[in-house]
Amino acid sequence: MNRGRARNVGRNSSSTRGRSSGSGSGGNSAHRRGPIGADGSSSGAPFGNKDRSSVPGRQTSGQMPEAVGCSAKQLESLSASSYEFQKDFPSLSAQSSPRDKHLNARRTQRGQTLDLEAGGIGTLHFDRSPVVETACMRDEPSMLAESGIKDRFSEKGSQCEQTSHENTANSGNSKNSECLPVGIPYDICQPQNESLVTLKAPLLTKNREKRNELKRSLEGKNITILRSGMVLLKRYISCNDQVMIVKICSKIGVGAGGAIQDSHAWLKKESKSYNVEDILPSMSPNICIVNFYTKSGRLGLHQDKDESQKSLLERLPVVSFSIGDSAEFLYADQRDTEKPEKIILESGDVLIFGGESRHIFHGVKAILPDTAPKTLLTETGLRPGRLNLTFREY
Ligand SMILES: O=C(O)CCC(=O)C(=O)O
Ligand SMILES: [Fe+2]
Repeated sequence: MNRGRARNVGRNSSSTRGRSSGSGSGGNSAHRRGPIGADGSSSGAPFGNKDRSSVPGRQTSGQMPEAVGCSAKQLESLSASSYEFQKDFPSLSAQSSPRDKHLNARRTQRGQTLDLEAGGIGTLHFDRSPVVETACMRDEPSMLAESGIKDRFSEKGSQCEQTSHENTANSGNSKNSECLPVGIPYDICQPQNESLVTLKAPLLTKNREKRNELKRSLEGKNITILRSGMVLLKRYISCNDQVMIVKICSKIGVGAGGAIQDSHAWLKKESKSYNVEDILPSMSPNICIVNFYTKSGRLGLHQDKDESQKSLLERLPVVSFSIGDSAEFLYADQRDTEKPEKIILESGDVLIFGGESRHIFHGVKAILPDTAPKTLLTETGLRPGRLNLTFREY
């Protein structure tokens, strides 16, 4: 995947997601990054492990998600003498300074990428990994409809047994990978009754895992500096967090397929066209990019061009979910348009752009403060800001 083209938009231009950027109204000026935390909001930690925030001495005033702030801190202590930490791995939670251009951090593993950017946006990508592929079973087209995601969410235990690489590779379903027919709602998890029966890990085992995780994080073990500015934190995401992430992705994956299908039904009715696939092609998403915008978060006008040539040529849609504060979303056919169209994306909205609209320039001009549903905030403690998830097929 070529992510090497830099963008020149409100998000730090050293981002490598390769969007083709523009500067329409809401472009450069609207998206130029202000000082971090200028709006007084505290550190964004959309996926942060709450426990980690209590690590003594860590800074929370920037807008970096918690995990990175923590690793930076650990590194700092690790590297006191031989490693010039501040130079090679600039502090991720620093305030606006000439070093701003360095304030991007990007955490990448196979199948998972976390863009952490200083302008109030963090990005988490979930690529379809072998785990996902094994859950994709040709013979189970209706797995989502039947599986009752909500129940599964609450019923499944959160045990996490360490699985060796070999075990994963031999998990049996791999030959069924990538076989989900287009248009079938997509889920990264198997329906509950298809899952292997596993016993819940006893409390003792769980506690031991937790202790070990804590110990590892405190000792800074399993942290390797691969090269200047490139750090590997082995098994850094706790088991519980992994469980949560998978469950959330699973739940949302259902929505992605479903939203397109619902749109098709609507298109059929409204446009009296039976070729709805021509207007809005179906897709089976294998990437989810998660952005979190704090109150000052912006995203300049850009096109989404990081997907494969095939995906772009077929104009497979991007499906975007909004959660939290509302956003002013701009779109236009041309990069330099004076007056892009503006819509407000509210919490719970799904925006799809495919077909003739696949290559529109789009961006987020502003986050509208205090517009998130109160229940969402009280139930989740979501920080002020907006969570955005875009599903795509690479
Ligand atoms: O936040 C949004 O609504 C848009 C996000 C977006 O355009 C992107 O991630 O490429
Ligand atoms: Fe985009």
